[in-house]
Amino acid sequence: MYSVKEAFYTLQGEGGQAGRAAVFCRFSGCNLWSGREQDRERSICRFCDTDFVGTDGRNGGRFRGAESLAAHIDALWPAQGGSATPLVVFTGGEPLLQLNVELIEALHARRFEIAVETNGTIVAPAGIDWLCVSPKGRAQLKQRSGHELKLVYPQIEADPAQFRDLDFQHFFLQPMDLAPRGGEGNTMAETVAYCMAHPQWRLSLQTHKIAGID
Ligand SMILES: C[S@@+](CC[C@H](N)C(=O)[O-])C[C@H]1O[C@@H](n2cnc3c(N)ncnc32)[C@H](O)[C@@H]1O
Ligand SMILES: Nc1nc2[nH]cc(C(=O)O)c2c(=O)[nH]1
Ligand code: SF4
Ligand SMILES: [Mg+2]
Repeated sequence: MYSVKEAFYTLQGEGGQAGRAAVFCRFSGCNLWSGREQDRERSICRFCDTDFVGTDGRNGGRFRGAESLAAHIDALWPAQGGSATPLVVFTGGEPLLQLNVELIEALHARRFEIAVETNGTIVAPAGIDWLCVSPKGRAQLKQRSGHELKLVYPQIEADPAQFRDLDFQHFFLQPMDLAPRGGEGNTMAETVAYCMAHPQWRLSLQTHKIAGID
């Protein structure tokens, strides 16, 4: 059984695949925060910008098996997709609490490429085409390789230097959006300055927020 908060067709906003059309499948639940505001400040991950509680979002629900969820995702890809390779981005919440080889294979059979956004606390199953790991300062990093490492910056407990020698093709810093905690401040300027001083790191902007899309 898979629990999905929401599923929707949009453009990948972040990281090395930014700008590419994709179906997003947002699984319910996370191992680093309950998702309840009253727990935020004592959780392991405190800056989350996402509602991943329940299955009540757009195209959300409970799916009995891999084939039924794969068909649900496939139906959100445009029929007139032309020659583009369909892409699904599994996110959450923490998608690796639920994503398994069966679901990966069911989507590969439907010609989808599979991207994942994970906090890196759970080792990923085989077969993921684009793995984005986003470490959280208070959590142990178990998935130490992938296609991109995308660190939200700044985090007091997560200096980028801790991650620079890990086995990733791309290293991104993404300015922390302080709005979810009602905060103010300029994480953008700090992030730009770090990338300029340490050119191994590239800037990742949350372009969907700029574009006003999901
Ligand atoms: C909501 S998380 C879900 C996937 C997974 N749990 C994770 O943390 O990678 C998706 C992406 O948004 C990033 N993110 C979450 N809150 C953010 C914030 N306030 N500002 C910038 N990026 C944020 C995460 O680090 C992650 O890269
Ligand atoms: N457009 C868009 N791109 C995204 N990239 C990562 C997201 C996420 O919440 O995991 C996200 C999201 O929520 N929307
Ligand atoms: S690990 Fe990801 S989904 Fe979980 S609270 Fe942090 S940013 Fe949100
Ligand atoms: Mg998001």
